[in-house]
Amino acid sequence: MSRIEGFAPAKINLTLHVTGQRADGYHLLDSLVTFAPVGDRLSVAPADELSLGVTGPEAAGVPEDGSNLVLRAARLLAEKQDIRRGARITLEKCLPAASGIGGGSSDAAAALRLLARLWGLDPLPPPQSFAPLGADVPMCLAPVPQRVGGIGEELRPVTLPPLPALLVNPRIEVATPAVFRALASKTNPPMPDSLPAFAGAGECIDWLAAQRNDLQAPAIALAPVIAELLARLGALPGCRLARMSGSGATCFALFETPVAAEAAAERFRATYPGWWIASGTLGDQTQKAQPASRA
Ligand SMILES: C[C@](O)(CO)[C@H](O)COP(=O)(O)OP(=O)(O)OC[C@H]1O[C@@H](n2ccc(N)nc2=O)[C@H](O)[C@@H]1O
Ligand SMILES: Nc1ncnc2c1ncn2[C@@H]1O[C@H](COP(=O)(O)OP(=O)(O)OP(=O)(O)O)[C@@H](O)[C@H]1O
Repeated sequence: MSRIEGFAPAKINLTLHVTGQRADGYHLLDSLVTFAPVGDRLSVAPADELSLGVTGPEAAGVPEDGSNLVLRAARLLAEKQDIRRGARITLEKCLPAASGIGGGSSDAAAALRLLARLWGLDPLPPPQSFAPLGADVPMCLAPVPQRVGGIGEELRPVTLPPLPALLVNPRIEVATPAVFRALASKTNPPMPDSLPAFAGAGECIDWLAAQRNDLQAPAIALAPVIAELLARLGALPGCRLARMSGSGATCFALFETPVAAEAAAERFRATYPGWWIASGTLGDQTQKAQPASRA
């Protein structure tokens, strides 16, 4: 086998309810998660040792050493499965780092999918066994809409309509631990027990609008530009909901049609040339994330 390529889609927390805190400090979550058709690209090729090269428009500041989640994931998998081979891994960063859209976690998950193919491991160990890499890693292993509980390890796939979206990062980094620390109430109501069967994007967005991201207020307290960004997204023609993803600072705006989302992206690109801006339809990215062999 020569080279296998794969895709690490951005993770979007459509909702993020913080419902409690464990004795070890980690927070209990009730979050509706989906994935975007924008993301990082990875490849793996056979080699005796493990190595990683990072390229791409968002590579600056991303570690290339053993602290990169891709190498940490590869080492953990090799150790669990007693693999004595290595891999030459490349990572093309297109997602901004430390931005609430799970870039590192999705990279780790994509690396695990690719190495499972390269090393002939089928199936992978259960998603929960990769929780030591980070709370977001288990949910990124299958990039499908899901309701996430526990501290990120309880995964229940859900059915959502395709959601046309604009994603914007205003180029400020907010540290996840600092945002959780700044959260005033650690015990907030969960989402309703069951999700309605949505007839389309509009109905789903109406329901989402009644839910929350509990980390949005503390993130705004640390970085007030997030409130400005949300106001500007909310004022876009056709925008039905503007909210922050994860611990920020990336925010998303939801629309009823892909045309409206793309028009909003063009308008934002012209106004904020320095910001990271992407548009696409949120949903199941399994097919796009499928590892593919190259000669
Ligand atoms: C905010 C989310 O992105 C929502 O999906 C995740 O909860 C965070 O996922 P992540 O970045 O993979 O998180 P980790 O790398 O495991 O943890 C970073 C830090 O976030 C805090 N953390 C994370 C997850 C969680 N359920 N409770 C927490 O309190 C802890 O302070 C932890 O030290
Ligand atoms: N593959 C990677 N890509 C980006 N950052 C990485 C990677 N591996 C390790 N890191 C480190 O992890 C930190 C957090 O980056 P990441 O992009 O995963 O955060 P995030 O988008 O906030 O994730 P989450 O939504 O899971 O909180 C970065 O500051 C960087 O130093």
